[in-house]
Amino acid sequence: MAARDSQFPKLDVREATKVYHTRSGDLLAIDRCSLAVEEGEIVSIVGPSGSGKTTLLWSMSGLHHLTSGEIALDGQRVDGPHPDISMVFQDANLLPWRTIVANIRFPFEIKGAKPDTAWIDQLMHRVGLEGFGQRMPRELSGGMQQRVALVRALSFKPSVLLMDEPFGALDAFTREEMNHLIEEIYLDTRTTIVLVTHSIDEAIFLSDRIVVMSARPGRIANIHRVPFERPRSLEIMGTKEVFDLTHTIKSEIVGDQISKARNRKNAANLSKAS
Ligand SMILES: Nc1ncnc2c1ncn2[C@@H]1O[C@H](COP(=O)(O)OP(=O)(O)OP(=O)(O)O)[C@@H](O)[C@H]1O
Repeated sequence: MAARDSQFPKLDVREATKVYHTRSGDLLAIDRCSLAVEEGEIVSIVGPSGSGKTTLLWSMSGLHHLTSGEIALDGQRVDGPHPDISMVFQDANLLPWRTIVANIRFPFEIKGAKPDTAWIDQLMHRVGLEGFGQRMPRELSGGMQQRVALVRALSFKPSVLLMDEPFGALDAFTREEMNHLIEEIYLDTRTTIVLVTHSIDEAIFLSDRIVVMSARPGRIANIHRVPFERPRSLEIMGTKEVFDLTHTIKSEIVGDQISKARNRKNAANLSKAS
């Protein structure tokens, strides 16, 4: 990890706007979103379906070019995939014909870089995959495959880890296990993490702050701070604070969806009437 100038946020999203040019016209997916993620923070992004969460996250990774606005890492503009930013997706995306270890090494082969095998072994141990390196992906459960994806993402020692609905396809128990694992890895490495999730519980359990997006066009509607110390135990999920926060976030998401749907219906009725 490169030395950094702490006068800048770790990841700075400034007025990020993205228009997709589609056959049926231009679609404003995110509109002037600004967010400063500090070093060592875990930030979750929640919001209605189609509110631009993935678009915002992919823009942070440099995989999507913004229409206007910019993303900066340690004060430096991000214009494309960056070695200090790694991503984990909902699908582990493992090559089925390669062993687990060969999958983890694959991005290094593409880049012509030398993997730090001791670090990879340490990560494999950390996520409970010690001894599984020579297995094929089909021999691993969905949760184990996501652990491999996590090792692959962390093998580069990124300073920012972006996760797009990483545990969305897993059952509730495995998901909880993965949330604990993410927290443990975070406490070991203090990697800055930005996570898109549909689960408010997951967002509360993991995050320092939760960003709520409005229905399309996606704007940052609110940002909530989660006040619990780490490591967090599942017991916090039964507290009144969590109940109230969950209720507030749900109301923000659902209320916004309903009011935008109502506006669309009224606009359609008006245009029919005229
Ligand atoms: N490559 C693309 N081309 C055209 N439109 C796109 C593209 N990717 C996303 N969109 C549109 O942009 C809007 C935001 O999509 P995005 O996937 O970022 O939202 P999201 O909040 O992550 O949605 P979900 O929660 O359903 O995954 C949606 O209306 C979507 O259809």
